[in-house]
Amino acid sequence: MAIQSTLRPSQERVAQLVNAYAKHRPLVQRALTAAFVVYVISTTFRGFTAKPASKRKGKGKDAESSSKPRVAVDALFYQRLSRILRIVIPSLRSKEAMLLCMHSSLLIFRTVISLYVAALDGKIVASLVRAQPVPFLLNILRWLLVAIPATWTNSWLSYVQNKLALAYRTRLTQEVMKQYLGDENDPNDVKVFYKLANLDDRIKNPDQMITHDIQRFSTHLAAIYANVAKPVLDVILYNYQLSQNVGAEGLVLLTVLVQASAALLRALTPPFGQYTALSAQLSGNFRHTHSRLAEFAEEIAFFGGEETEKMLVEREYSGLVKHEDRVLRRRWWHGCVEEGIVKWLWGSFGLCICAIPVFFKLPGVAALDMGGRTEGFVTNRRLLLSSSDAFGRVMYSYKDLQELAGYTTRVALLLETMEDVKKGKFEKALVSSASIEENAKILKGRGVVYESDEIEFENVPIVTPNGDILVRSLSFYVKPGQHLLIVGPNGCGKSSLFRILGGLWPVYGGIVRKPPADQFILIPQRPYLSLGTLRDQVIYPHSKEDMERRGITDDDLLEILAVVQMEHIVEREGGWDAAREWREALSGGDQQKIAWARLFYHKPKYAVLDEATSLVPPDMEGMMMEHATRLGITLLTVSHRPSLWKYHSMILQYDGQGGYVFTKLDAEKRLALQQEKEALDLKLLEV
Ligand SMILES: Nc1ncnc2c1ncn2[C@@H]1O[C@H](COP(=O)(O)OP(=O)(O)OP(=O)(O)O)[C@@H](O)[C@H]1O
Repeated sequence: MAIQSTLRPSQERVAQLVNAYAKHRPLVQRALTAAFVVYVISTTFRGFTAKPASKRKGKGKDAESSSKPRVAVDALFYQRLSRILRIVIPSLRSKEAMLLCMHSSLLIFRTVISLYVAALDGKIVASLVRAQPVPFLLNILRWLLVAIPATWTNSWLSYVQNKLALAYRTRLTQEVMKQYLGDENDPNDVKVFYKLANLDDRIKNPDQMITHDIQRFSTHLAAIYANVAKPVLDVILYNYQLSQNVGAEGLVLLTVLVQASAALLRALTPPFGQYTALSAQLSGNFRHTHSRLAEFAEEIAFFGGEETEKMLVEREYSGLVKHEDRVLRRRWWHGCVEEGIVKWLWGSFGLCICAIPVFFKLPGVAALDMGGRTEGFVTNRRLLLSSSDAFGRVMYSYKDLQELAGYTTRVALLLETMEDVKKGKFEKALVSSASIEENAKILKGRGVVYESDEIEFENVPIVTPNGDILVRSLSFYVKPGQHLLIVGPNGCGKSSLFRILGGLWPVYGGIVRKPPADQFILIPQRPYLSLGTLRDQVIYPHSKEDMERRGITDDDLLEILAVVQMEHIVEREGGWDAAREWREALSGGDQQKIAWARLFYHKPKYAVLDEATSLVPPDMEGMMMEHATRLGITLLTVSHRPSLWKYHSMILQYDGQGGYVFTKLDAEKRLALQQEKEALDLKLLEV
């Protein structure tokens, strides 16, 4: 009796509580659903703003990873991404913003269709269970009708996503090219493409970054929107619908279970972003080795260097394959764990949730017949499948996001390095002598450059990009008409002088006075021949339109070619518009003569000749020098040939030990002395 009397009040209390709960259930449901929405959004956001792995680990790891570009889905990634986003979506009225808007509308429309299809599916099965042919046929008709917008939406989605990727790529490529090759309207033409390769160590293969990494980045960025925004929206919408059917309590339980297993999965996910960045870098190196092989095929073939080249190519390839292999293995086991959790574990949770309205009577919900229960089960199951698929995609999108982080790092590295290079900030390994106090002082300094009609160096140090000081303080001048001969041993800094003059290397001290870059033309030993027609080779870098604007015709060009005795090649190669790989079509000497023809076409104030006549016969060389002088071009010549002395009035002679002499050149006297010296040397040998 005593036990009965203690049980009854507690049972009554439970019954009271259940009644109170049933009364306030709609309110509780609403609160739970709202909490769920907030939770999904905040966990997704937190998932995407995870701390970088290096921060969680010890200090030693930090130090090790600091040499590599950091790849993590962290604040730095979002900062870089938002910077790139401003480039690819410049304004809300841009084509890209319109495409993105269209993409979002299509994504929402697809979810709405899926919700409708889930309900329709339930109705079709319910009419089957109830054996009602008319509603069944009507629902089948609805099914067929909804297929029209559903298929239309899917096709449009993939079309718009690809268009978006292409639009991003175009914007980014245009921006990079503007910085890389300079802007026509930019008065400070800083030759980033040269400095990136020669004065900075950070980027090994810009070609790979511009052609491949930007494309991969754009594709990932276009897809990430569909992979993140859409699944988050889907999770919310499907679960909202589900909570209406099975009760928000079940949904909360499901969320707790799913989140716990998702956290486990996330902890097990390897750093795929880092792998992507490394993979891009390694395949860039591999491609670079192959392009060098193709570029220097002739030299390698003559040397018989196939074995060495094979070894180099194989070394790069095996590095790449080893890395890809490791990534594949990690992807394999990660894929197993991922599918096990996302598909199978969550699937079983889902089935349990679907069973709630069948086994338990939810307060405030009327009892259902068999058809109603079947309809509810089929609809809920479909919603659950879609929801778990969407949640799975949120999980996968973390992986996508990591890959995007990998490409973002590469693209951002390119943009940031170009920006630094533009500002004159370089990162390059320096020679050991650069740290000596006296040298370090020179390296820290900067000189000034003035525009002038003449060329003058006043106490300018000649310093290589890796901090090697070739000459501490160089002073010389070149006045118009006073041709300068530059001589000295190999590697003493003769060509480096031209690099400073052309603005390619920084001026570390003193004063440089020089005319603007368009008043110089350089003819190196192996002249550059562009892709294009024969005419393009002579007028490079002008276009045909530029040439016509200058009032020059093809006949004038023929006359110029006649000066270098090359007029016959116009007919031989099939006219001015013939296009070839000119580096292979012309011999070394012919290439030099074309470069001289180019000089005569442009008629600049100054010409820089770096062993520019080494491959042409001496009589031709004399004719070309005299013609240049007649055109009023002042020559700065590097040559070891005494036959050229007589065309110059000044000489700058390096001693190869950091010293130099700058003086008037008396060619006859120098030649006589040289002959006397050779005779004495011969006599000495005889003795
Ligand atoms: N991009 C670069 N980065 C680092 N060092 C460089 C670079 N270009 C040239 N150097 C170095 O600068 C030094 C001088 O080179 P430079 O081309 O001026 O020699 P040079 O006097 O013209 O020799 P040569 O007569 O053999 O052509 C060399 O030691 C060379 O290794």
